[in-house]
Amino acid sequence: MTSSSDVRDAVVADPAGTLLALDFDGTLAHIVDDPTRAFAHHDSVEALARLGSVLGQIAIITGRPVRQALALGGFEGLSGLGNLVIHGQYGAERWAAADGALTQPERPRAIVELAAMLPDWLDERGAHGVRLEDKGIAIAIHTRGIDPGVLGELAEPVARLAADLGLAVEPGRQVIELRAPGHDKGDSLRAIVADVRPRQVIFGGDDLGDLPAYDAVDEFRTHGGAGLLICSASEEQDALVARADLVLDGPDAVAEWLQALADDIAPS
Ligand SMILES: O=P(O)(O)OC[C@H]1O[C@H](O[C@H]2O[C@H](CO)[C@@H](O)[C@H](O)[C@H]2O)[C@H](O)[C@@H](O)[C@@H]1O
Repeated sequence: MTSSSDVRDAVVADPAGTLLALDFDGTLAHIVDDPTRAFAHHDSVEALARLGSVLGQIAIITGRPVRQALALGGFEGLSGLGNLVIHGQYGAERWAAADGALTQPERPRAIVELAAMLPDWLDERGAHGVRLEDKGIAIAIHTRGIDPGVLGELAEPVARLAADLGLAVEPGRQVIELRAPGHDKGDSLRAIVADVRPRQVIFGGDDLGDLPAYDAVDEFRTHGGAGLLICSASEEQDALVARADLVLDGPDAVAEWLQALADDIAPS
């Protein structure tokens, strides 16, 4: 069994053979009430810009649409991040800094139907105060800031509604999302690994949607690669803690860890 410090040493010795993949909300950005104000931690962005010029590949794998991740992270055109790829909406959208090209699926019919009926549907169930985030190919129902019981009460009816519409349910921190099925963060990570063939993979996340990427790193290790699983810990979600090699205390600690790695590999 390789320890997290062994993998970190391997990364420092062989940065070009390393894929660093990170989740956005709760890992690079603090969780805040308003999703449009969840900006990436300045120190993380600065560290990524330094690491980008030496690591083989940097990836952000997020539930956010690519354009939001770009805007909230301030990544576009940032010097040092010419090798960044972003897989948005759990892998349904893909963008690469190398050519700036964004691939996006069309809005599914089921999401069009859902958008039309969801406000009344929620009202009929007494789910007052929830906020809807329409991401084009998915809709997130946010319950942050209202009675914490509402999320649990919505879980079963939302699952039935999703099944009726042929959609997948993506649960998260004070949010339930309905989206097209057939892809997850694990598929994204596997695709990037197949593309860049790294010898070391680091993945960091904070929420349930990151677990498929944890599975992908476990598979990578089974095939002889060196993997490092980071959990950006919170009181809200502890599902990743037992599986992580390294538990950091939220986005501030993630930023410190990235800064230390950048200092070791790419001093400014
Ligand atoms: O995969 P991620 O990068 O972690 O994105 C998952 C969802 O994150 C966002 O919601 C979460 O962050 C919000 C801002 O801090 C917070 O208000 C909300 O309670 C969290 O669930 C985002 O709004 C979703 O679209 C993402 O799918």
